[in-house]
Amino acid sequence: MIAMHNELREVIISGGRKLGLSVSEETVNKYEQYYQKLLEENKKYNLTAITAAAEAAEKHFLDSLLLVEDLQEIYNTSVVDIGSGAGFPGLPLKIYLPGLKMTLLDAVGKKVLFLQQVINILELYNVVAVHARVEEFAANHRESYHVAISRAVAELRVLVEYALPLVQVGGMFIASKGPAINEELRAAEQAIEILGGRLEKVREIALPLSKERRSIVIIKKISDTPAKYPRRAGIPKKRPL
Ligand SMILES: C[S@@+](CC[C@H](N)C(=O)[O-])C[C@H]1O[C@@H](n2cnc3c(N)ncnc32)[C@H](O)[C@@H]1O
Repeated sequence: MIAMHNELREVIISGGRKLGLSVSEETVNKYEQYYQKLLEENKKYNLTAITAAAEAAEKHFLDSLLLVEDLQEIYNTSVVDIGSGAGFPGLPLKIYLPGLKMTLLDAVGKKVLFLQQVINILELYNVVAVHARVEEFAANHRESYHVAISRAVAELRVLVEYALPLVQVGGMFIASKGPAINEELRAAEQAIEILGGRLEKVREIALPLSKERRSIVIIKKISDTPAKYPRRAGIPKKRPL
């Protein structure tokens, strides 16, 4: 293909290097096609406010790749991205680590349609886009994933009620968060315990260009989640544990 978005490519490759990642030509071609489709569809309905090439490269693609470090060890890992929106972080991760079995989940049908279009264009395998609320999806997919991931969907104590019921004992939930999350972590302590989790670590890292800080919160699933969780749709957010 003809490279059209050189700035996107350069930021992903050079920024990736600063993060210790080597993004291949083939992978960056796929990101470019993904970005092109994102721009096209974003004209019809709102998928993202971040559209400028350098900013999208850093805040969507590289930001998603911050989780590579936590996922790359394990091949054939099944991952669910909760509230994936336009695909972040699940889809860039699936492209970078093709061995992952990825489920992208979102409550908004148009976003899921967009995800399906990108999956088709890039001819990706072992990735599905599912239109559902996570509280309802959990009924048929309890403890079915090695890993759940999520970015910018809810505060941590709500997120753990979405995520931990989907994760197998021994697996983990990884939340991509901004800086200054001590208060959020404290507020989630009880929920993590009730749902069978244990806070494993918080990895702090800066994006390579803007230097914006991120906290990657890793919660290990150490025991079964009681059957009554997640509560019905809307309740986890309205009445957090
Ligand atoms: C702010 S967007 C973030 C999208 C993406 N993760 C990102 O970081 O760019 C939040 C997304 O979560 C989805 N969402 C919120 N609550 C949800 C739920 N209970 N079940 C499934 N999706 C949900 C919304 O539809 C929306 O697409």
